[in-house]
Amino acid sequence: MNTSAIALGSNLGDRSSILTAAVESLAQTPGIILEVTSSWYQTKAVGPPQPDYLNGAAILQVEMTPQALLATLLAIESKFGRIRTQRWGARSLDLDLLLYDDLILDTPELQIPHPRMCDRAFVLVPLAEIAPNLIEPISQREIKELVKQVDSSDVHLWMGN
Ligand SMILES: Nc1ncnc2c1ncn2[C@@H]1O[C@H](COP(=O)(O)OP(=O)(O)OP(=O)(O)O)[C@@H](O)[C@H]1O
Ligand SMILES: Nc1nc2c(c(=O)[nH]1)N=C(CO)CN2
Repeated sequence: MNTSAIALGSNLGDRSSILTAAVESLAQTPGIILEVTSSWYQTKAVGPPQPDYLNGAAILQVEMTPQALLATLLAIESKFGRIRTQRWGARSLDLDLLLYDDLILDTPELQIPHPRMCDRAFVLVPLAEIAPNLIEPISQREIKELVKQVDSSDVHLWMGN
């Protein structure tokens, strides 16, 4: 068994239903045990102007390679990621592979840890909620320490609507 952390995001369509459906799909995938899911957080979009995101994180126990896990994430993204809008950059589902045990991997198709995770409050705040003691293997620092380094003022616990 390997421990993996993933990030979830949606800023288009029925965001919370899409994130919940993605989590259910993960939990039903052979070789994946869903250990814990974070709350959802409403976050201001980083990058080009677009609607606010709902973001979250999950910890998985997986019996598959990192490449197979990425393929699973991409398949779930395309299953729920088909809602379109004129607005550039918006997406109904984005799944990122953040961590896979203490693996460091840098290949064209897959980088682990996710290369931008340490800069992103919308990743670190949900991850710190569920796995504060997990270690990011490049910095060798705990998530609860990394989250203190980023500006979390645009990340708010989402209460539903
Ligand atoms: N750790 C990773 N998690 C998810 N995708 C990855 C990872 N490393 C490399 N990739 C590649 O990146 C592609 C995802 O690109 P995508 O358009 O979703 O990026 P993005 O979500 O817009 O930006 P970002 O990667 O900054 O979150 C995937 O097809 C995959 O091949
Ligand atoms: N707040 C927020 N901003 C983003 C996000 C995201 O998930 N949340 N994802 C992006 C592309 O991966 C770009 N910008």
